Amino acid sequence: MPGSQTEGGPVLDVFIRQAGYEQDQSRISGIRLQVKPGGLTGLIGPNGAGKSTTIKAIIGILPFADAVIAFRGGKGSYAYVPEQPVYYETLTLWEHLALAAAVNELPDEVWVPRSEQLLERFRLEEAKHLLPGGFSKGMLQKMMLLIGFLSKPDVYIVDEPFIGLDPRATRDFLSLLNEERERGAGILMSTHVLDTAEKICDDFVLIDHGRMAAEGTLDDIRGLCGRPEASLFDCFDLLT
Ligand SMILES: Nc1ncnc2c1ncn2[C@@H]1O[C@H](COP(=O)(O)OP(=O)(O)OP(=O)(O)O)[C@@H](O)[C@H]1O
Repeated sequence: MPGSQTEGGPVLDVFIRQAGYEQDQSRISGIRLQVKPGGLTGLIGPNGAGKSTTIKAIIGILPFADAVIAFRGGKGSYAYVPEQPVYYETLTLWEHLALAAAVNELPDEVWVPRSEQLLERFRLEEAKHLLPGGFSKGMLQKMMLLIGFLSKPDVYIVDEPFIGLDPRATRDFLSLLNEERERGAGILMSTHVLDTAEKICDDFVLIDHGRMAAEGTLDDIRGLCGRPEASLFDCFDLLT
């Protein structure tokens, strides 16, 4: 069962017995994972394996989930960055930030300078007062990340952040993520970009057909494959 919620324990502790989109139609089962403070756990697996479903079970938006989800201290301060951008056609980028600030009860003196900084960091200043309907895929992805970073949560839950980001945006995103990890935030990130995941993640949960096929550090997973020199991609290939 998920363990303690004490200081020094995981920021996120998950056990999903079963979950899915319809009652009694389980899509994922037996998923256990923990995210440590300052840690980055990679959720990997083939298309349709159940990564997004796992994330939806964690944040509580699945119609059916038999699961125990514990955030440190029970507070549950997390930011979810979805794979598909979600936005309001009639609100500008700045109005989206204002709305996210209001939802998170951030005072003006906190969210306004932080938003300005994030816009500069993600090179979106010129889009500040534009409607997102005309944004490119990468700009929408950046907007989702910006909203996530605004609230400085204990846990980031990020579903495939790299698709659509150009190399510079990827670098900016990773450096911001590192700053947040230094602050003690933990990150659960689903991705198919395995060469990047191999470089940045502390540990991995490999999902296949709705179940955990492997977990642990890259060395743990290499051990499981019996291939001490293998890349994450090679292990992925062998185990799925
Ligand atoms: N809204 C939905 N309603 C019903 N079934 C769904 C829904 N979304 C996903 N599924 C099913 O749940 C299973 C797991 O899908 P999921 O989206 O979690 O996979 P994934 O690992 O995130 O895949 P990908 O890498 O392609 O994003 C699949 O069989 C999929 O068809």
